[in-house]
Amino acid sequence: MATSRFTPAERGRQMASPRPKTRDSKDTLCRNILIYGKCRYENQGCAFNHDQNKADSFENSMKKSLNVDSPAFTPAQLQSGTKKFTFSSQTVNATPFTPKGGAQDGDVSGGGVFNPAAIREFTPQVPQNYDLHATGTTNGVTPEASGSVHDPFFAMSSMAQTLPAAQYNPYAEDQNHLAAAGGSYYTSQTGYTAPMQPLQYHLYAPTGPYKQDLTPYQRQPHDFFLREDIREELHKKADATRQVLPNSQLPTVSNHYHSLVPLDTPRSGANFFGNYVSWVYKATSKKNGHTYCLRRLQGLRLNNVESVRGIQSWKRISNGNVVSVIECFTSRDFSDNSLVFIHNYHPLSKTLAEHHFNTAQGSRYTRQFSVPESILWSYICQICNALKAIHAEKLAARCIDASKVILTDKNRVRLGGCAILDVLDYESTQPLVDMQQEDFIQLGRLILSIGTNTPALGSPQTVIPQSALEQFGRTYSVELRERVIWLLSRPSPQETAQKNILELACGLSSHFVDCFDTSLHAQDEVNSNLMRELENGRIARLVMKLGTINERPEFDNDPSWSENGERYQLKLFRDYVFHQVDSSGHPVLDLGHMISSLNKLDAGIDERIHLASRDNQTVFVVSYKELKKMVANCFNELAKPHGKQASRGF
Ligand SMILES: Nc1ncnc2c1ncn2[C@@H]1O[C@H](COP(=O)(O)OP(=O)(O)OP(=O)(O)O)[C@@H](O)[C@H]1O
Repeated sequence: MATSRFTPAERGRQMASPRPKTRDSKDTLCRNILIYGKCRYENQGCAFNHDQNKADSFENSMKKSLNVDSPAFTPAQLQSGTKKFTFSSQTVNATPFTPKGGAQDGDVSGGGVFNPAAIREFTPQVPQNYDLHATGTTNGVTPEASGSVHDPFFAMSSMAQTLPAAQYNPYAEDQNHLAAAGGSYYTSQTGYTAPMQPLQYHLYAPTGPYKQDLTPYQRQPHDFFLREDIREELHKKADATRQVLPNSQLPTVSNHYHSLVPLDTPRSGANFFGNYVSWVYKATSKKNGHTYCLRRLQGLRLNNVESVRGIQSWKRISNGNVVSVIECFTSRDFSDNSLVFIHNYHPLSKTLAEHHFNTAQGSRYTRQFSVPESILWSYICQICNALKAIHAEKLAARCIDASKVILTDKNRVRLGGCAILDVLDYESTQPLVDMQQEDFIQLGRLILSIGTNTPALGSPQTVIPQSALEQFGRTYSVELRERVIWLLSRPSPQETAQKNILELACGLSSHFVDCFDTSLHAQDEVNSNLMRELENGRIARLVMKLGTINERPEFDNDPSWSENGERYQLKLFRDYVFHQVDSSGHPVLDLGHMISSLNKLDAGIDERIHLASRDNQTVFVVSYKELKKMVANCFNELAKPHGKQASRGF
């Protein structure tokens, strides 16, 4: 209960009416006069002053210091003219307030009048040659070339030097962050374009070559971090997912998808979807913030709105080799009639056509490499897996084409563009069995076209010449050739037996085992990478704990808390780990020393180290075990006053 906080005496005081003292009441302007202009109790015993012209009445009331007995709140404008405010001598001597942003110009404080025009407008520094796909270095410029110094391990100072003045802070919880992450949608809402920040992919890259022939106990910085290529690839994928086009001409929002970024280039004439031009964009959903792939078929008016229902069965398919179908809708947001399909987005994926039939094809300088047989078997197995799920749902894929199968990871393929032809051909009377049989033929064509490096063979309009099969047979095993011929064969009208997906799967059993083994190896690798990062997480927490203790300006009203007792030894330990110098006074930036010291601290081993003060006057010999205890004691001391909440996460 709220009243229980007061003592009986206090409660009595609370309950008593806060009457003004009689001595002052005759000088105090009645608040009814102030509020209503008159007081109906004026002649009925009201003790306050009712004469507004009584010149000193206000001054008298204002001169009294404000306290709970103050009779009434007086708005500031009523005081003007009657009371001149004065500042204390201290306030007069105070330095005038200078807004930080304008301080460089000097005219803001100097002029006395704040002039917003005098402050230079903030211009985001967007690097012109920002190339999302640049490898190894940012914008294709090495740190040395850009004039920045490359830190051997962390490269943080080089980053600071190359960054534009207004840094993008991914952790800022303001609109700028949204603008950066949400792109044009938020840009249009806030009118502010967040500066795009190219990632420094070489950041944290350990220097020097990696020695493979080390004995198990000898470890290098490489052993403690995610492998360079994996880290870089993941960064690029994250970067691609967050990429925005601030000044694009695309609609701000289509349905509930915003921040559209095109993923392909326009193609005139017929394509996989007949005469409809298809556009692929990356877009972000307003509903859940996830990124999706938005495929728009331009200038398509649906005759039957029911046809959109054709995707319902597709939504049920969850398979590792099928790009999941999310939804389909018609849209006029692109200033025409468009049909839009939403699929899951797989950053930086390539179509098999882009991957295998490169643009330099046909050039006399390009040597044609045949695709390894194991990769072709892997494609067949993966697409077989996709077809098994699709056929089981009584559907047909109808999109096994080099331009619609996307490569989302190393040798990992997924059928993109599913469900589209089902919506377009909603009223088609072609039996499902025929369409499923067509899937086998499309798969055979795809493998043949990749194996012979002939894109045209993938198209159903092209008749497959015998020479193509012969060429294929010369490069690959008989088994693969036979399998492709089986896939391409059409049962004659007399034959009742149709090809069946389970029959294909059984025929591929030994190759499925290979795929399974490869996938287990990949999983092992992912796990071991995860384990490395797990160890790094422990070190990061330890560094954070030390950071909360070292150089703390004050704790528990003690300004020298961090300099005394155990904290002093921890400060010297910090110097021992991070601030070592060589005989000529140059910093020793030995990542191995830092990691091993922190790991020893984490483990609390018995090894003793020698900690010397900066002036070499004090020396401690302590074990990591003792240091670990000190860290725990000091950190617990810090966490104590605020309860468990304060140390959450450590
Ligand atoms: N689900 C997806 N996630 C991420 N990127 C995708 C996805 N689907 C397609 N892409 C990418 O979009 C780009 C264009 O795809 P699209 O299917 O239009 O290929 P295309 O060769 O342009 O075919 P078309 O002849 O039909 O235009 C390709 O680079 C592809 O990798």
